[in-house]
Amino acid sequence: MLARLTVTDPNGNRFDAELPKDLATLGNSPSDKIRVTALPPNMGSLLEFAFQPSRSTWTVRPLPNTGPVWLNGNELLPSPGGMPLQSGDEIRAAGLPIRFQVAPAPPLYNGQPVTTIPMPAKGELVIGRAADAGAAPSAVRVDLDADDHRVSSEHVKIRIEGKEAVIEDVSRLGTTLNGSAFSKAPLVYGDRFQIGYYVFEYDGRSLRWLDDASSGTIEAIGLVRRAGGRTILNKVSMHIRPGEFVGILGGSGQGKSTLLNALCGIVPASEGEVRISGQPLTDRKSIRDLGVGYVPQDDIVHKELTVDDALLLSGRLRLNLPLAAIKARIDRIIDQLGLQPHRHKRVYMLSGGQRKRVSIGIELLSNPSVLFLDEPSSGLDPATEENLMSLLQRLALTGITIVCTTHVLQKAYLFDRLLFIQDGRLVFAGNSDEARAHFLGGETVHPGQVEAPLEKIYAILADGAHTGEQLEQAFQQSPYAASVTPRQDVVARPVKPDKARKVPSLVSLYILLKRQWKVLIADPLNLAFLLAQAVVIAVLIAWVSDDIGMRMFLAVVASMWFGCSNAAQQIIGEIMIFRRERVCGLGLQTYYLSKGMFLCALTAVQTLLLFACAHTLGHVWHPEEFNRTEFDRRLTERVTAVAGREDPAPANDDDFDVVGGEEEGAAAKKTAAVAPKEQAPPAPPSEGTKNRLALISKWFYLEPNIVESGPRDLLLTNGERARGKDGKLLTFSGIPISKVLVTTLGLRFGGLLAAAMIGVVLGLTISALVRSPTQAVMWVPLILIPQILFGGFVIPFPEMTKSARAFSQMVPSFAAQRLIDVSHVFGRATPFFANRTKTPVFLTPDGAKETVKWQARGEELNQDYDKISPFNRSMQNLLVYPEIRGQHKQETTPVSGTFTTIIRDSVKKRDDVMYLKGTIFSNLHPAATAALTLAAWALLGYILTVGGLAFKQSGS
Ligand SMILES: Nc1ncnc2c1ncn2[C@@H]1O[C@H](COP(=O)(O)OP(=O)(O)OP(=O)(O)O)[C@@H](O)[C@H]1O
Repeated sequence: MLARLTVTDPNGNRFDAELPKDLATLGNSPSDKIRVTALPPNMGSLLEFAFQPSRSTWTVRPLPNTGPVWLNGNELLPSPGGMPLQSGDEIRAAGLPIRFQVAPAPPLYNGQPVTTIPMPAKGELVIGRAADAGAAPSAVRVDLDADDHRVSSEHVKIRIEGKEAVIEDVSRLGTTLNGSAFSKAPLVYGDRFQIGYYVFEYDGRSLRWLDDASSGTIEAIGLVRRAGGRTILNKVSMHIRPGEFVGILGGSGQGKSTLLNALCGIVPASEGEVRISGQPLTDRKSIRDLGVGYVPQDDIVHKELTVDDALLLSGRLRLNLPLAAIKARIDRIIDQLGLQPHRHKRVYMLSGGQRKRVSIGIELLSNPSVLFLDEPSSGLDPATEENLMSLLQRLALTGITIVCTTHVLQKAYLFDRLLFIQDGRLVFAGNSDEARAHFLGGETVHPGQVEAPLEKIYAILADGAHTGEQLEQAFQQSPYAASVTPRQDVVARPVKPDKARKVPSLVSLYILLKRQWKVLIADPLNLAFLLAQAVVIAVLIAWVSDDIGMRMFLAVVASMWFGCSNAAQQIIGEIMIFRRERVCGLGLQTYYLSKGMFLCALTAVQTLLLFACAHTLGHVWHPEEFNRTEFDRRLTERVTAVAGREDPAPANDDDFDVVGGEEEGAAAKKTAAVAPKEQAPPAPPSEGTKNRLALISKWFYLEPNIVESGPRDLLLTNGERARGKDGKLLTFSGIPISKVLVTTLGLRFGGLLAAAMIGVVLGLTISALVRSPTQAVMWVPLILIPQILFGGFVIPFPEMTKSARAFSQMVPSFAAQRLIDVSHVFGRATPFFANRTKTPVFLTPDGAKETVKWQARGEELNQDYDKISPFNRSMQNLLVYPEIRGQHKQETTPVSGTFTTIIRDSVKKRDDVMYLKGTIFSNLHPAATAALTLAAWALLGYILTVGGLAFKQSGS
């Protein structure tokens, strides 16, 4: 066991000196064993160090005339026996920083020096002093320094009982576990126990010897932060010792939070360096690896969860340990924070102080070495405030360095040290007595008036008589400045990242999904509302329109709206939690994926519910005629129509006289195929097949798609059958029923679900880019209204202006609606269309009429009107050339004598309709283009969201 002093002399040179195991003095006198030659020769001896064999420690004593000596920031008063030193203690005498460190021999495991000791799979692990080794031969031993007489030969025993590790204190002088004495206790992740000079930490899998006394130190060197064209933090430097409880004080807007955020790396300084445990804090990864905990002012917990769930889910997101180990850690934290009576309550039911404890508990899960808190007591009543501050003080006693900003003056004495910030400068560092002495000249404190002097300090700072710069200079010239000077000797060996803090992405994804589910079901009313929303909108849709095409379009827009509104506040609403978890190693993609998957699933449920309700009510309120006999006949005809028919006589190719000009002819020829050679006529469909197909056709309005898509002859305008160049009869070979069903239903559900998914993507994009949840709400209509206007349904595609058409093709609802349009038209024959309209109006396949009856002059009159196809809009969007819309010849018959002309609708042909009447639509290109457009939106949304998250993750 060696003890060492590290001294930095007045010239800034650092040297190490070994302390002998007897008496030694430090100073600049020839008799001093530790001589600091850079000191003025007249200073003589400053300190006396003495070894105490019974306690295996050294003591320090200021010598007369040394002046004030500080031990860990507190003035050390002369005492005959001297003050016992702990490894890592910091002494300041005559302005010299002196660090005391004991280096015990490394623990020996199996005779080998080690820093990590594996847990025994069975049997016991005995830790004790090497010299007196006498443990049972079955036990695995860890031998500690033989010189440390505070260690018993068998000091602690550790064994696995069931699934947990248990530690038993069998020593003579006792052991502390997390700062408290114990006899037997479960050992959980993050537990620290001390045996003599040795501190061991349990990392869930093994024991780690914490041999570096710099663990938990904070050094800040020249921190500057500029924002909004101002310097809001001005060259702040400091040193904070391990296990210190430090309060950052100052008036509002003076830079307390800025300093705290810079110290913990959440919003790094523009200039300067921060070192935690001697290691530079450079990036997000180093924040995690160095064990930096941060509790922001806002709660970093989902309020809908119970305390237990919040801790368990956070634990599983932050710790890669077995579930039982995480639960044991949570039990320990709940006990430590006094949350036992509240563990089954939801967070929103807790008081402000209890909620803050939960946030602290979440940070403690990953066993931080330093913990930063921004205004932990804001909004709390004085009693709760004191409770919380005492709790933090107790936590600091377990070895965690704690730094928090605060306005609390009444309890300032609880802090080991106060840092006062004014105008972004450090204007004081010391305990509350020293603060009084510095600012108020040591004003006497009367009982019952403890807080008054510190409040006077605030008044002095606020009165503007002195600038921050002047106050800083006054502090630098005071004796207190030395205690906060950054130490050059705190350069620790690189920290080994704790494996338990690395959670695989797939596990994180699972936990995030689970958490969202728990948050969702936490309030059944919310869930019920989301489902009711879908039902109510379905009712309105089915009520307002008797047109299935229109109902589907409204369903597309509603699905998009569901997705968008479900997602729009998701990220911005929990941005603080995201930032915190991001620092703990949560991946951007994992987070995005979890949000996307969960919200897409939720919105898909809403969408399918909406579809089912709107469809059912549509059938009930607006029943469509369905003639089962006719359906059966056409179905049978569809299967047996062409196959096996004989070729009557070869004809000339010129006979392929397709009405409609070159273009339509080409289109018709495209769909034509040479009839298969001789084939046995297929059997008509069975009754069961017919029943099933009838049901599906009726329910999904697919009758024409199924019955018209069969094989058929191509006919010329004169009614004769068309022939190809080789003289063979031309037929349309038909589309298999299974393909019609898969395509129509697939595109219909695909379109709806794609709309829902793109809604989610757009909502998440909004959520990642806006600054507040209110802004997110305002963005939703701005995104959704164009989906209605440019979706190709309120105004059909051919009726849009050229520029609007170009724009609409980029609008996601237009793409989703295109999938549904294709689903409506696929396998249908181009029906009759009304001719006296600029944009063709498509009628029903069988030219059905609608009769309107009315009374006039006591007579009952009626008029038959052409019935417009419910899929008119889909056909207009897919079958009409927008550029030549309205170009058609009308058939006119002059009526002599009356000077009138009868204009008839042409039911055969218009130049602006792409396909001849009767041509079966089988073109999937518009659907493919739409799918690509939607994929492009999904990709764009992903890029923007992940970009927004990357920008927001730092909070700068
Ligand atoms: N990102 C920023 N851009 C511009 N100015 C900023 C930014 N962040 C902080 N400031 C300004 O810097 C100053 C210090 O802010 P900071 O939040 O650190 O103060 P504070 O002492 O914590 O105040 P309070 O006690 O009221 O929270 C304030 O004047 C604030 O307006």
